[in-house]
Amino acid sequence: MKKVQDEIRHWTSEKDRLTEKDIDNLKYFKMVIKETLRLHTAVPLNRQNPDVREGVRVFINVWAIARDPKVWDQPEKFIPERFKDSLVDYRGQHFELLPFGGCRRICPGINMAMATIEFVLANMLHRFDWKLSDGMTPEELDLEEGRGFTVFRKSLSSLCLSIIIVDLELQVHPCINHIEPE
Ligand code: HEM
Repeated sequence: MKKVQDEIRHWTSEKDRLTEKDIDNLKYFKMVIKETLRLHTAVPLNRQNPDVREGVRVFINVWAIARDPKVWDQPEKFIPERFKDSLVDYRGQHFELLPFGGCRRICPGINMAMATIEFVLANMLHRFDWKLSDGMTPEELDLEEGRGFTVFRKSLSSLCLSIIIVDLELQVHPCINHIEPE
């Protein structure tokens, strides 16, 4: 978290927010997003056109591919650095990483999704410091996923974050917000 926030705050050209141009400089931030898309694939089974035989439906388990130890070193671990100096991308050309699918059924919203995720997340990390509530360790955070056509967080009950708003001079104020699950 600190590493990615340091990078974001280093490259912020305007005082209070990142512009789309700043985001081009965020190399580590982009690796973090790629690793998140790998480890938490939102659409685990992709459809393919029924080219194989009429009446046959083919699904590709991209969730399993993204965790295949033959392809990924320590696949269950969140290691953004694995994408450093790697050409592997999520735009359907590299079959080991298909969070947006590929071929004719590739997600047509990929550019909109990535522009939104990058812009919103970078600015949230720029303006807020995020930490777990007192006494909670990262290991205790329940990241188990529910299964469906799309993946979702199975339990929100363990999510309890403290947010610290950082002012324009990047001085940290005491915690002023506390989000509790409903
Ligand atoms: C992180 C965000 C997103 C992810 C991970 C994602 C992922 C995917 C995947 C994997 C597919 C293929 C599903 C399949 O094989 O059946 C797909 C299809 C599709 N996506 Fe996305 N998507 C995202 C955001 C968006 C957005 C923002 C839009 C529209 C503005 C969009 C519109 C569509 C449409 C229309 C299809 C169906 C394409 C077809 O059936 O040929 N998606 N998406």
